[in-house]
Amino acid sequence: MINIVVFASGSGTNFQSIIDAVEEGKINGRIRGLITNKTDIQSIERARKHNIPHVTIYPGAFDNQSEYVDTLLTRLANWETDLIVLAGYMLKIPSAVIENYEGKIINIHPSLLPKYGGKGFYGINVHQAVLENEEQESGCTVHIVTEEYDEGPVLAQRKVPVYDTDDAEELAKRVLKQEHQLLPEVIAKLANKHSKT
Ligand SMILES: Nc1nc2c(c(=O)[nH]1)N[C@@H](CN(C=O)c1ccc(C(=O)N[C@@H](CCC(=O)O)C(=O)O)cc1)CN2
Ligand SMILES: NCC(=O)N[C@@H]1O[C@H](COP(=O)([O-])[O-])[C@@H](O)[C@H]1O
Repeated sequence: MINIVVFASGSGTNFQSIIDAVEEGKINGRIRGLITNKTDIQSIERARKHNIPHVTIYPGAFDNQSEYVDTLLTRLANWETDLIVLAGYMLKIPSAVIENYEGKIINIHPSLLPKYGGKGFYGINVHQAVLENEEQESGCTVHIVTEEYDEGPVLAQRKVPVYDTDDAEELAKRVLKQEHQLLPEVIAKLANKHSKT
């Protein structure tokens, strides 16, 4: 059974979709823990309600980057992590973590990468850029996490139409609905592959 650790920075609706899929038996895995970079976010409440351990780890709490990275790696090892899922996580995953979990970190991004990815493209900013460019379609992407933001191999995507009448919030809502389907589907496939190894 695959051990999953989720990273989140905000409301955690994608985190909730993973929780639901695990509890419904759609993902052959267990969520060993939640790591956040903030303390006052709904993701933490979601973890508490579902008896999922949580820890807040953020760079500013440490004297240097090395202590921060070591703390992340120790926590991930203690949870016997097989798969890391970035679910609305807004900080860059350090290189050392990527090296230790190469190919085992995935991220959900609210655009059709490679379009509208990279530094500055997070949350509502992504949808605003899509509308500013008068795109006819958008969507979401699950990809492998690599050194730079949003450059890793794409695992899966889902498309949504963009309407002339859309504002950023309406588009975000339409994309988010697809994220909640796509992310658990990808994790379920990775979990099944893991169970065969
Ligand atoms: N090493 C990696 N770390 C992360 C990746 C990645 O692909 N490689 N993906 C991001 C998630 N993400 C898009 O999907 C993303 C998140 C945040 C940013 C960004 O520009 N952040 C700002 C800071 C925002 C804040 O502090 O709230 C910044 O770096 O200036 C871009 C893309 C997660 N980590
Ligand atoms: N570049 C990263 C990024 O923009 N991620 C996006 O943040 C939102 C988090 O929502 P949630 O906290 O409700 O899951 C989601 O739309 C996710 O795709």
